[in-house]
Amino acid sequence: MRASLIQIGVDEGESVESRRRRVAALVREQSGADLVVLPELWTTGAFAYEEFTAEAEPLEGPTYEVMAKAASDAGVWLHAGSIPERDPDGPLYNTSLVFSPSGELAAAYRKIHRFGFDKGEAVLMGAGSELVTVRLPGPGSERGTTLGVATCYDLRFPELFRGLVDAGAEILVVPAGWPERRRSHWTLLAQARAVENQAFVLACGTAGTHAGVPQAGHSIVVDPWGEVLGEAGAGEEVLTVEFDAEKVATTREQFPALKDRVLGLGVPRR
Ligand SMILES: O=C(O)CCC(=O)C(=O)O
Repeated sequence: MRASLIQIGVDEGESVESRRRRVAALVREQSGADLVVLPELWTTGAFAYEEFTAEAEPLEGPTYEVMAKAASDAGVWLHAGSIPERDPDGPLYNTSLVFSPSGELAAAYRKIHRFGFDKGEAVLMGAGSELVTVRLPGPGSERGTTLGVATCYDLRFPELFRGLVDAGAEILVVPAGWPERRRSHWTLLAQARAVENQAFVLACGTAGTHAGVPQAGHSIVVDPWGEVLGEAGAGEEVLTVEFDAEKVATTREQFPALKDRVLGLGVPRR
């Protein structure tokens, strides 16, 4: 499987409209890849809280339209990162969109763990409640593979990833707008999620600085053994990595730690 992670810069100097056009052109350039991944909230920037309401769009809004077309023009599976979604009957959500190579919406995932504690996303957006996986019939292995999707801060919550693995996920895709200040956590957690779930992790962040928050960049692809197959630098970059999706099955067979899980341990007695 060939995957391209597009680590774009989110800077205030560029309008959302022109960033959308620029990103669509970058997606088209990835024709020949099986899977293309974009970061979290790349239209506004994940920390540009003041822009969320102004730039929020319906699920099938301008980003959806432009990305559906870009996926079909390039003939790739596209995890188009996330948008600030305006639900007509509810709050805003941080919603990821996944398109098939024919430009159909294959999945939408509303971020479950909102970042900010008592401010920012945590108060401005609603929380999703459903785990989302996407079946990819062909690429990377004859039997196909399954993506499990999560977003940025979700990376800190291993139980979410276990849920995705239980639902069949073999490739964990994590769009993010992770800040430079906690870059060491980003790399460590991406590797930990890969090792403990014996799965590939494709984590795509942003470059640049928005709302005064320098971004970590350093998008990363980790294999089921925890090896880093590719890592971007801090700036704008397309990180392309080729891997054999069958490695999930062979790792799980040869080192069957997932089979030793003890479920329902509950809370320890004091
Ligand atoms: O967990 C972190 O350190 C960063 C999370 C974050 O920036 C986000 O979810 O938008």
